[in-house]
This record gives sequence, C-alpha cells and structure tokens, in this order.
Amino acid sequence: MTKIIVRGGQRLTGTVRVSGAKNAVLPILAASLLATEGDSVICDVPLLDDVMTIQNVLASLGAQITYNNDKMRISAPLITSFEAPYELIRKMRASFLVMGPLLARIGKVRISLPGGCAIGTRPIDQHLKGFEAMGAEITLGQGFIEASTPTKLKGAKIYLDVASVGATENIMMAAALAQGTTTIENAAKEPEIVDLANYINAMGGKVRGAGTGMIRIEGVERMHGATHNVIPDRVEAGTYMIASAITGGDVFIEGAIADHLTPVISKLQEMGVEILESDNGIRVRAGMSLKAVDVKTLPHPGFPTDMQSQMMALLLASEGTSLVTETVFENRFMHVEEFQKMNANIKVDGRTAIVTGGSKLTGAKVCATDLRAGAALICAALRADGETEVTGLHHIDRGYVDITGKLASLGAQIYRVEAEAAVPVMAAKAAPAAEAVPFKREKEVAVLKVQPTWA
Ligand SMILES: CC(=O)N[C@H]1[C@@H](OP(=O)(O)OP(=O)(O)OC[C@H]2O[C@@H](n3ccc(=O)[nH]c3=O)[C@H](O)[C@@H]2O)O[C@H](CO)[C@@H](O)[C@@H]1O
Ligand SMILES: C=C(OP(=O)(O)O)C(=O)O
Repeated sequence: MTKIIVRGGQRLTGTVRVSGAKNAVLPILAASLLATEGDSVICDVPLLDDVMTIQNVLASLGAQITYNNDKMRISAPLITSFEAPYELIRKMRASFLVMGPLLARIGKVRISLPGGCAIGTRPIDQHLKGFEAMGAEITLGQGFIEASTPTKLKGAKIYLDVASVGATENIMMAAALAQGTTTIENAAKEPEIVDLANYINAMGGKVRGAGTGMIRIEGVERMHGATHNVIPDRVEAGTYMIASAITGGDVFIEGAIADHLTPVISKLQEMGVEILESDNGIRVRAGMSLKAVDVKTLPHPGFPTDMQSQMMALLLASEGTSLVTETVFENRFMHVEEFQKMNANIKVDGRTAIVTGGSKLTGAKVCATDLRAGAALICAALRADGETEVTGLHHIDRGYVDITGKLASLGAQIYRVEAEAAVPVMAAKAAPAAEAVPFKREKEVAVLKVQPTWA
C-alpha cells in the first residue's frame, strides 16, 4: 500500500517554497472556457491530482491544453461537448465549476452532482439558484443536472444564503458573458475569489468588488485568452507554518502572503509562536512550549476550515485545553479518531472538539480521512515519538505538491513508499519534463461541435 512514513522528533529549519494555490487555479482553469479567441497561459500551476482532473474535464469539453514548467496553456475556440464526464466530476468538487462557463458560452450543460472530500453534505443549491435567476432552466434527476438557456443568460441580482466560495465563483463566471449586469450579495470574500476576478478581467471581463461581500459583474460580448499568475497557496503555506511551529522549528515560507493568512498568524502568535512577515514570505520560529487557544472556523476573513485539522495537531502539542469549533462543514472532525490513535486527548461534542494538549504523541498507523486531515496527521507525526505510517495518500495528492520532498528538505525524517518498494525521498524526485506535453486524457469523447443554443 502506498504510504508516507515519518519518524518524529526532528526540528525543522530552512526555506520552503509555496506552490500555486489549488483553490485558485481550479476555478481559473474552468474560467479559461470563457475565451473564444487566443490562448490563456496560467503560470505557477501546481502539479496536483486535482489539476489533472480539471484539465481532463476541460479536454473532454474540447479545450486544448499543454503543460510545461508550471505553465499551462489553454485554448478553447470551440466547445465540442456540453456533458462533463461523470467519472471526473465525481472525483472532485471543483469540477462542478465548469457549469457556469458552459452555460455562459454555449447555453447548455449536463453534469453530475460533484464529489470531493466527504466533510459534509455540500449542497449546490446556491449555484443553481444563481443560474436560475439568470434565466437558466434546470432539471435534476438520477444524480445529474441538466441546464439550458434558450437565449443568453441575463444579468440578475443574486443574494447568497451562505457566502459560498464555489457558488460565488460559478455565478461570477456565468455572469461574465451574460447580457447586462449581475450583482452577487453576501458573496464569498476569499483571496481565491479575487484571483479569479483578476483573471476574468484580464480576459476582457468586467468584475468589480471581488474580495467584498458585494460583487458586480457587467457582462461582455466576448472574452479572450490571457496570461495570469496564480496566487500562492495560503493553505499549503499555513500547513508549513504549523509544521515549523510543532517541531519548535525556524522555517521561512517563501512566497506566503501574510495578508491571506491573518487569522492563522494571529492564532499562532497567541500561542507564543514568533512570526516575521516580509515582502517575499513569512518566517515562523517557535519554542517547544506553546499556549492553548480556542479556534472557530468561519468564512474568510475568519479562521479557514481548511486549516482546522492542522491547527488541531498544533494544539495537541500545547499546554492546556483548547476548544476547536467547526462552523463551515458539519462533518470535518474525522481526523480526531486518527489523532486518538497517536495518543491524542480529544473529545468531540457536536461541532466543538475539546483538545487537551500535553500528552506525548506517539507514532501509529493512521489514515488520511480527507486532504487537510492527511497534512495534519503528518504535522502531528513530526512531533510524535517513534514512527507514524500515513495511508489514504490519494487525498493528500489532491492538494500538496511533493509534501514529503518539501518536509525532507527542512530536515524531517520522512519518505514515501509506493506500493511495495521504499524509495528515499531525495532519490524519488523526478527530473522536470524538458518540453511541453499534453496531459493524458482519461476518456475520449465523441466530437460534437456545440454551438450556442441561441445562435
Ligand atoms: C475547490 C475549493 O475552492 N474548495 C474550497 C471551497 O469549497 P466550496 O466552494 O465547496 O465551499 P463553500 O464555500 O461552497 O461551502 C461553504 C458552506 O456552504 C454550504 N453550501 C455551499 C454551496 C451551496 O450551494 N449551498 C450550501 O449550503 C456548504 O455545505 C458549506 O457548509 O471553500 C471551502 C470553504 O472555505 C473550502 O473548505 C474548500 O477547500
Ligand atoms: C476541502 C478541500 O477541497 P475540496 O473543496 O476540493 O474538497 C480542501 O482544499 O481542503
């Protein structure tokens, strides 16, 4: 079985570079479908399983894609299918983000209900409410959604019941090519929303107010390809901040943007971790004795749910009792049971976990129950006595570029075992591809030249 082995007890030191943000690049790649002319070049694209999934979705819809040296080139002058393949959509929640661009571009889409990490029921009612307000006719049945617009989508005033990241992004993309102006009230404010808006604007779109609760999108006739640099991954950066703090380390996280990490920085400082912010990154220095703090997850600019499990690992290494309250997803404490295998003292009461720090963590066989849980278990293992074996790596591979290599470069004793053969991490690093290669297409789709339904 593929696994990561960690021997705890090493203090991490040095510099680690943050990759492009998974949660920014996925909607950005989906938005590339909006351009009828010219290529888009997206820079700092992290080589992650989720990125491969979205590029396979785009390819199945007719986009041409090449990838070289962290740069992805996409052109989609012709959309050839309105059906996003089930086997790709079920793998990852963000693949549902092609719905908005397809509706805007060709007025028709058939897509299955999305999959992704099982951290809650994760409905898509707010996405659909937005599309309906813009004139889409939607039918649901047998796990699929079909939507079409007899004419172009029309600008509308949309109020989101919850400040959903995905719904804000999907509606923003649909509105970019709609007739008239759309406003999204109670919009999500995450940095990834701002990054998507910047890309849409570089493509000739007109989005204002991204990063606030009210976004205004003036629809345009046509959009073109554009070059865009993806923002650094704030969750990956936050994970290395925790990895440094939990080992009493001193690590410079190159590329991390402090403004994107304010709630994480503030909690670490309350715990007694020293944070030095600079223009090109964040230095995180800690001793072995940390204070307990309470944490409550909230939409941005609150404490990110995607950092909750890593933060819980750090609280296990603190002195005292902390309350961790998860308000964004109703089932995001699955890692607690895995931490308990490492001698963690945690009790869950509804949406709050009572974390009592101070007991010595011990190595164990544990399983990543979702993407961030996997990273959190690795963080705990860095502090634990003895060896920890982490399985369930398909979750971690969705969102972390070479986590074993990056941690090993900071002095962690960590390596990855592929199936039966143990490969020391330094030897496992493959040379970068020398020339542009198209990504593998998982499934060939029948070529069907799709014209807008209103053409
Ligand atoms: C690819 C990506 O960017 N994923 C991120 C995105 O997920 P995602 O976009 O799926 O998360 P949302 O912001 O949509 O979800 C937030 C809350 O709203 C609820 N909801 C959402 C949509 C909807 O139509 N109806 C509804 O009730 C969800 O169940 C959840 O309780 O934001 C989450 C919250 O910051 C992060 O944890 C994910 O890492
Ligand atoms: C929950 C996450 O991703 P997704 O929304 O793609 O499941 C995550 O990035 O932590």
